[in-house]
Amino acid sequence: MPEPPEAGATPCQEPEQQRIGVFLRLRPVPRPSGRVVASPEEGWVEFNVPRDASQGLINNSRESYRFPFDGLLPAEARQDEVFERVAAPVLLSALDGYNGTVFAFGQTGSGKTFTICGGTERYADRGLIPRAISALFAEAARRTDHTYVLHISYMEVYCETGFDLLEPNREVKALEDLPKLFLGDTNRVVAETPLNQASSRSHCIFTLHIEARRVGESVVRRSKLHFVDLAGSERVVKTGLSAHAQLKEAKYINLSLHFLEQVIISLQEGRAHVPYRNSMLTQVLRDSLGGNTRTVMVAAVAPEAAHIEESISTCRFAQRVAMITNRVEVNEELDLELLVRRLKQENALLRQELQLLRSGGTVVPGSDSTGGAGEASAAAGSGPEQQQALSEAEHQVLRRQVQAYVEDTAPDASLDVQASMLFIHAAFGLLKGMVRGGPAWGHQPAALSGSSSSNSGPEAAAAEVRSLRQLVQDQEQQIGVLAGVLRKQGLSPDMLQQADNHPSSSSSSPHHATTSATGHGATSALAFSEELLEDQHKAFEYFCTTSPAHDAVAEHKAVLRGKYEEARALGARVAASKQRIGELKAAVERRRLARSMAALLRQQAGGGNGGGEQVEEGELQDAEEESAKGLIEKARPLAGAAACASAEKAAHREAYGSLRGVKAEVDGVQAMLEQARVRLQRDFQAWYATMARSGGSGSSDGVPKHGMEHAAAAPAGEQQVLVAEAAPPDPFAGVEAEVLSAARPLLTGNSQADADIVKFYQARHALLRSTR
Ligand SMILES: Nc1ncnc2c1ncn2[C@@H]1O[C@H](COP(=O)(O)OP(=O)(O)OP(=O)(O)O)[C@@H](O)[C@H]1O
Repeated sequence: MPEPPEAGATPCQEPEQQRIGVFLRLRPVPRPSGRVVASPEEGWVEFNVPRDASQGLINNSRESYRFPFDGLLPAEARQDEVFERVAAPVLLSALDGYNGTVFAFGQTGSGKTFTICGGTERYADRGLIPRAISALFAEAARRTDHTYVLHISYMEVYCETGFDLLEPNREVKALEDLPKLFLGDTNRVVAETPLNQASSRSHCIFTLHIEARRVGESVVRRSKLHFVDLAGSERVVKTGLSAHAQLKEAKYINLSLHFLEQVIISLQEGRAHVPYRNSMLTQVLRDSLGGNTRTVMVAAVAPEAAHIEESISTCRFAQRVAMITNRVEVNEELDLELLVRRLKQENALLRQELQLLRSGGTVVPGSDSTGGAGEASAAAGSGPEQQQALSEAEHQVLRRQVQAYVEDTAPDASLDVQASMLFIHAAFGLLKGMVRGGPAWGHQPAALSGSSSSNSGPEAAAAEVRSLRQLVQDQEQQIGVLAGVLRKQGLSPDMLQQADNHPSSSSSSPHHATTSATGHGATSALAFSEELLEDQHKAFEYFCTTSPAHDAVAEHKAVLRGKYEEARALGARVAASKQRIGELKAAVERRRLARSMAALLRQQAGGGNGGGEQVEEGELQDAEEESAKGLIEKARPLAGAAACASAEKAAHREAYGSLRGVKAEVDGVQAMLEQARVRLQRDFQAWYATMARSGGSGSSDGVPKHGMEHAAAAPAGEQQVLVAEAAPPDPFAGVEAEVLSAARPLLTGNSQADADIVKFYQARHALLRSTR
């Protein structure tokens, strides 16, 4: 598979032919079928299907199907590995201006959503989208010579209608909130829409729109990066749904996936017409399939015997997709607005220079002048060509301009005084006064007399006070960021430490037990006995030693502690680099002034005093000569200091970017921690109620049967309600496990719908039995 260009490298300008990359991801399943064999090293998967004897003696059906892939992600592949292999190269190219698409295809329950968005139970389960956002922040902070503008959209296509999943009244207003959205809240966002029941029967497209500019250039690179979670590919044929709405929905899913397949077949066969316009999905993905986009597909497969047929069909689809070639090129254009602004600035400067040259250094650029240079002239109310000295008002305005220039820490700050030697000399005089400082520097040019005494000691002291105040403000800001992180969680790292053994902070819960259980696999210090049920705290303590939800709580807390430490270290780095930048800037400014002064003194010594008078070499007084030399020495390390300052700025920006990223991650983990706590509470209450009702015989050994293990996809609340309330008979009793999906089917709470679901699985069971 062709590699994307190295991060940050100048992208090639020529369009490049690039095949769509296809990866296979196997979902971990309780009973993987021995008929599915995979080689992650060689990148293939093989399905062995014995001939069906019922088809008679002459039976040419194949027994073995092997499919090669660009990469095979086995069941044990971690989410970070999947991100590195599948999405990271596409993301880096997108930052360089190439469009990118990552889409997941496969049957329901095969792990598409887990791959694209991630799981909500563990921090490590974050999917490609939250990881892409974090990586994008980190990479943008690293590329200090670029500025990036990012827009996002999140669309759901359901029954050929698009829904905006990020409508303005959602909580997600800052970019930092995005990782949180996909860590803990993704399902909530989907669940809160009117399409609750439809979340897995719709296509979801999350898009990052990236705009990149290199500092100082007028070229802008715009790219789009899509993450697509397609609807389950098998629903229509297999489900046999009957309700009108469900049929309609099934028809649309079927149709849009059918049209997607048509597009892929047309591209694969090189047909002249590719039917992109047939469905909303293919229109949105037009560029990703056969257009200007680096595209990667993840074929998701659940390697269970019951799903072999679907898995083969998913792999066949992937083989077709792998034959499509896209023509990718960097999306680069001139930013005309920026260019015009820059040219106008240059033009104005050139005009000023021209007028200055033409006038022999005494003409004021009146209407041609664009900047603040006219301010001093306006203050005087007359052109300085008639003047021999600056008026008091002109001088005051000039002082303000010089002051602003000195205080402006931007490296490209400029001092736009009147293009008149009178003003230029007066400005130099002011600068000289500021550098030398103190009452000893009282000799001002005649034009400035009587107005420069305040340049001395008190002014320097005031500047010092200002810079210190700025430093304090910056530090306070950093402290504020960290304090904000802690306050938002209502916790401090110390509190976290203390709370380690308390899975909930709610006072109504029996969480005050001080168990030190670390996992449900750990040997419990407490054996189960009926007496345990008499004390809720002890019962909770016991429950924790067996509960995966408690493991999740402990894991989130450990992650949080690590993140707090990281944030604390980053905060210290940010504050230190900010302080160093302040010091370097002050040094650069002092040296810049010293250099200006040295130039002025040299100019005077060399004969050009601006007034046209010639000064003989020897006329420069010893003191001034010495002072010029001293100033030159002072100014010599200017380039070094400026380089240090910009390196320090880059380090500061990177540390600050990372701090913001960590803060966003802390928010996300906190949300997951809350979810896990709530789940633990509900699990416990359900178990406790059951045990109390049965007098401790609710389970032969008292070991809680954690429902989550069977129905990981269900919202926590729903599962608990099922367990806690009437402990109803298993509606799927008698239906073979293999007939049920890998994730046990969920009931909706709607009796009619639930009855239909149960009937469907019973019918499937009967059908499979009859065909065996
Ligand atoms: N690699 C994996 N590791 C652990 N759990 C997984 C993995 N892949 C999927 N799961 C779990 O399997 C269940 C189904 O996965 P998921 O919802 O991602 O399937 P899907 O293909 O998106 O289904 P649908 O088409 O219905 O949306 C979820 O509970 C998910 O957490």
